[in-house]
This record gives sequence, C-alpha cells and structure tokens, in this order.
Amino acid sequence: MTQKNVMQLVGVNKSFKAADGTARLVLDQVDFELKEGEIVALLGKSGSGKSTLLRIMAGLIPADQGQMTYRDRAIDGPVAGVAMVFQSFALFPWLTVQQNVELGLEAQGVPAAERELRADAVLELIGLAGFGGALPRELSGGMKQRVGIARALVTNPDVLLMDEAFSALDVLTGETLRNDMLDLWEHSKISTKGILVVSHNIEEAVMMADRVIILGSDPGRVRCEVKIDLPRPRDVESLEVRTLIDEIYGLMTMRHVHDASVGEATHHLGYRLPDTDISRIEGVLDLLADSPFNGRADLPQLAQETELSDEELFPTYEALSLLGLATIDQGDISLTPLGSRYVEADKQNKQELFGQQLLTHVPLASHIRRHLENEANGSLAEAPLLELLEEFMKEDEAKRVLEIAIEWGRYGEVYEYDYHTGRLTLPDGDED
Ligand SMILES: Nc1ncnc2c1ncn2[C@@H]1O[C@H](COP(=O)(O)OP(=O)(O)OP(=O)(O)O)[C@@H](O)[C@H]1O
Repeated sequence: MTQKNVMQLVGVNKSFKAADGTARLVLDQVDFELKEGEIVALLGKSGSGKSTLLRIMAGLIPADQGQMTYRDRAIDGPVAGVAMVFQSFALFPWLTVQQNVELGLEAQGVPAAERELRADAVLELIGLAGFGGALPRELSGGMKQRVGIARALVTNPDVLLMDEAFSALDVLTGETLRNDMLDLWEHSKISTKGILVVSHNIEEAVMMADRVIILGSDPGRVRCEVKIDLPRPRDVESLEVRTLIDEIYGLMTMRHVHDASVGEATHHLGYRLPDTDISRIEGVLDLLADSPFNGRADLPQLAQETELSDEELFPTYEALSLLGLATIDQGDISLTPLGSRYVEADKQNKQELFGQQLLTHVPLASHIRRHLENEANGSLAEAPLLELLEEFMKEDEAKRVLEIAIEWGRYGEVYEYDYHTGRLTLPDGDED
C-alpha cells in the first residue's frame, strides 16, 4: 500500500540577500516528501540549508520558487497542523512550565479550562507531571527540552519538525529524551503522523528514522537518501545499525571530499571554513597515526576513539582534507604523506607546515597575507574583511569564519591579530 503524502515539496529554491545586495542561492531545486507514518532524518553540513528547509515547511518563511503542500493544500503561511521543536528550547523565562505549554493553545483560541487540562495531560505524557508551576530556570536542560516538546505536542500536531532538538543536551539526556519520543510515537500515544528530524548526529538519525536524507552544500541540494527498514526500538550495537552508520558516514564524507577538496566551493573567499580548532585537528591526526589505525581508519571506529560528536568531527575531517593532511574515501580516512610528516614534526615544523598549507589552500588566509604585505604599515582592520565575508554569509557566520581564519593563521604564523585594536598584522620578523 502506498502511504499518503503529508507534506510535499517540489523544486524548492530559496536565496537570501547577501550584504552587498546580491542573491545567494541556499536551496536549489529541493524535492522532498514526508509520508504518513514515517520519521525522516535530514543530515547535512552546517549551512547546507536544513533549518531554512524546515522553516519553509512550517510556513514561517516563503520559498522563492517551487510547490509546497501540506495535505494537498498549498503552504502560504504558518501551517496549523505543523509544530516545531527548537535546539534552543525557546521557552519564555518569565512564564511557568504550564504557561509555556499553554501558549500554543492560546494562539489557537482554546478556552482556559481546556488549555489547562490539555497542558496537564501532555506534561504527564512527557514525564513532567507536577512541574507545571516551575519556571524554566529551575529545570535542567533535559527537562527544559521536555517542555519544548510538550509545547509542540499540546496542539496535537499532525507533523512535528525537530530542529536539532537533542543536540544541546548531554549525550545521555539526549538519548533518554529521544527514546521517550520514539516510545510515544511507536505506541501511538501522540496523534502526530509524520516527524522530520534535523540532526548532525548520524547515530541519532539511524536510531530514529525510516529514511535519512543527506543534503549537500553550497547550494543545499538533496544529495542522496538511505531507507532504514528496521523495527524500533533499535539496538545501537547491532550489526545492522553499525553497518548503516558506516554507510551514512561514507556518504557524508563523499560529500566532504567533493565539497572540500575538489569542489569549486573552496576556491573562493566566501568558503565557510570548517568550524574546528587546532587541538582537534592535531588530536585526530595523532590518533589516526597511532596504533591500531597506523594511518588509516574506518570513520565510525575513529569516532568512537575520539569521543567527539559528529558535529565536532565532520568539520575536523573537512579541515584535514582541505589542508592536504588526510584524504577521505568511502567512510575511511587516511593520512597523506604530508600528514605523516606533520605528525612526526616538532612544534615549530608543525606550525610552518600548517602555515604553508593554509596559504596554499585557504583563499581567505592568502588574501589577508597578500593585503598585509601590500599595506605600508603592515596592518589591516578586520571590519572590511567582515564586510567582504558578509557578501557570502550572515553576519554571525562571517564573524565566526574570520575568527577561524585568525586562529589558524596565528598558529601557522602567517599573520598576527591584536585583540585590543581588532587589527591584523604581519608576524614579528616578517615585516620588511
Ligand atoms: N535570514 C537569513 N539571511 C541571510 N542568510 C541566511 C538567512 N538564514 C539563513 N541564511 C543562510 O543560509 C544558509 C543556510 O542556513 P541554515 O541555517 O538553513 O543552514 P543549516 O544547515 O540549518 O545550518 P546549521 O546546521 O549550522 O544550523 C547559511 O549559509 C546562512 O548563512
């Protein structure tokens, strides 16, 4: 029997205006459907457009092009049957738990007595019975997110959109809450007919979803889809789950090889540098070089050794591949000859190699260095650099990318940065 579509997106395009007024394509011809009875997980690198897609589906922002329907009706504003859960919980601190949960019903004009009854029932369902009078600040992170979920569920949503709902929680709390959600779903304790989960966590996607969709970046496009035909609850240690995690790691990193090593994306100034730091880059390199991996590792196995999250590891792999220190192929990572030399090198040589690779492979770093060499006083303000980056990304992202470029450049002794004046300079001894 074919399942009915609850939501459908066909040929969705979305651009945002960059700081210089030009349009930047964020979603490119995205087709997507959520069918009745399924949980779909959406994976993709930071900035690939996952949240934008979610917001379009919820009717919070319009697409530029394409057809979006919910239960065969065009989406042209907030959709009553769709509720969202946010990573940041998004609770009002001055309202009690009960009042926060009732908010969604108030907006629908539900009378006070019924609101109270329904909020009580959903708080009980989500394990917060007796906490209705508490203020958010009195709750742990896990309990706050339970309130966030209760607020979404109280409206009996047909569709639930979860935007990294578990990622702000510690691993154990996140897992417990995820399992509780799955229990509600499996035993039909909630009326929700379809769930879309945006995540950075491959294990989470495999444990929850019937289908995993991987979004590519710059611009965001559906790159591939993996069906998961395993009954829930799933055993995280089972061979089937481990094999799927392996497969998805492979698919995700194929994207990384494509995006970060050979793709056009890295060759311009607006390339979003992977958000990772030197100690992680070097930590992963050392681990990879060491026994039992001896220079080549299966990514999920390496992930277990590092105890870092996928959100921390993927940018680190991208950085290693970008800087020519490792290559990634089909779910394996291997040290390059340069990567091996790097591991063996002393601190000074490591910094030199890092700087050399940075100048060769990161246009933003070579741009800064070139400008410094051409400046009469060997110094450059950060403001024009930020403006330049804002042509390609949002203000906060531009700030972060510049911070990364500064951190990496200082380490590689390519340039210096004065935190008091906000100016970049050539390192001592490099001035003419
Ligand atoms: N309101 C906006 N104005 C301008 N650009 C935006 C806006 N919202 C998103 N973008 C850009 O669209 C791109 C996709 O952003 P989005 O938040 O959808 O990505 P994401 O995959 O959810 O990222 P993350 O995993 O980091 O949350 C980003 O490069 C971002 O700069």
